[in-house]
Amino acid sequence: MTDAKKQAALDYHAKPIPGKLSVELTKPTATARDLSLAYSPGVAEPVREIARDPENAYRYTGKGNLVAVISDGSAILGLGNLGPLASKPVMEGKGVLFKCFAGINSVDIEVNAESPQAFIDTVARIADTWGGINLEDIKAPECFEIEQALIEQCSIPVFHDDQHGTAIVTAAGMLNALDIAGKRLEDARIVCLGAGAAAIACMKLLISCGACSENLVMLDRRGVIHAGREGLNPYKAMFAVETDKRTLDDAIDGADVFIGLSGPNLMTADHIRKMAPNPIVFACTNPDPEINPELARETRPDVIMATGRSDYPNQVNNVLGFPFIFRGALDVRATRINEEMKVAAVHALKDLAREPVPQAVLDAYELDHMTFGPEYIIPTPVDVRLLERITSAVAQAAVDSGVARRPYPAHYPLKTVDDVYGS
Ligand SMILES: O=C([O-])CC(=O)C(=O)O
Ligand SMILES: [Mg+2]
Repeated sequence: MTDAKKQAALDYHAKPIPGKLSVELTKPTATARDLSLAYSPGVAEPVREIARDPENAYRYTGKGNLVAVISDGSAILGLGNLGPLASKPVMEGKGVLFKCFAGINSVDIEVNAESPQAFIDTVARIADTWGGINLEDIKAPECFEIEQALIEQCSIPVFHDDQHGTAIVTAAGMLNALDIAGKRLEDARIVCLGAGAAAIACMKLLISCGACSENLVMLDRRGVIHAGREGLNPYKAMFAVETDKRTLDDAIDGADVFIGLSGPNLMTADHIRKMAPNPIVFACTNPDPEINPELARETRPDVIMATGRSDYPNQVNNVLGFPFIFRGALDVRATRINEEMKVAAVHALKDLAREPVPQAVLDAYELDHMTFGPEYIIPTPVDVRLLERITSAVAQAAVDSGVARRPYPAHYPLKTVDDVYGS
């Protein structure tokens, strides 16, 4: 980013008031009568109702439309372990996206935990107050244990966005990119740079969508994860392959697909030059991708390129997933977000990219046209149809797979965020 853009980002956060989120009132508070209902003595009535039946919290409090965005700041974007407080702008940012794209209220919680168990205990103790929990920017491998324990201990959806949100959006974009490149996922030679939360979840989901694990090479900071390597954690060991490749330079030779979920500028022009015809490069580290998109395109005019950013075409970023996935899950009071719901989201997202783009999206991007092809493999976050398509698909999948505690919502499909409470 230029210095001017960096300053603009700081000003955006600082002015006119600090931060990006605020709390609003939903009931009148002008009169003594209003206050006697909102607070003592009236507030005792919903207290009694909830004590009698905890389900009444959905009726008398904001629980059903409230998601906690929780981080320990141990893997903030691609910036690293910068601590809980430094993660707050990102967590507020997730709250902005929850609200503007899916009408969901959220509170960010930054936890200073000395161990995964301390983090788990902290979150488990406050879990009942939310409709769902979005775990964010927690480093691997601790994030796997943390998410699993919380899913088991909580009766509300717990979803580690960097794993599953990113994987869902990556899979949708990849299926479309491969189609445009005239390739099949089953045959594609895939190189994944990065072996953290997002990388591992993305590779798992691509395999369940049809990718061959023998065609997949994953690299961490030490190079290729191969069968002979000592000291691999169990999550990385799942991806260890028999190969004599050791470096990115070896692995990228002839690859069809590069997925970067690692760090800035780790892919060079020489790397991309060595890829197969019509290469697919998803350089998804935020904020600075593995390779600058201009350099990629200059080096390989046949590239299909995606990043995690809003300022280049093809934004493969979990923003296309988490607001809508939680919306669908909340609206049927799903107890969890299961594989069926994730796969439904992949297909809804993938299919939507093939439809004509509404004028409002073109206006937002100041473009005359956007059509399914190398420069448009995935819908943009401002596309209001995401709300309708993904929420409907996720809610239906929750109902069909038996994790919904409510029927498919009568007020669906959602056309705008104003519709989220139904009538
Ligand atoms: O915040 C974003 O842009 C996407 C994300 O979750 C991350 O990079 O950790
Ligand atoms: Mg994240």
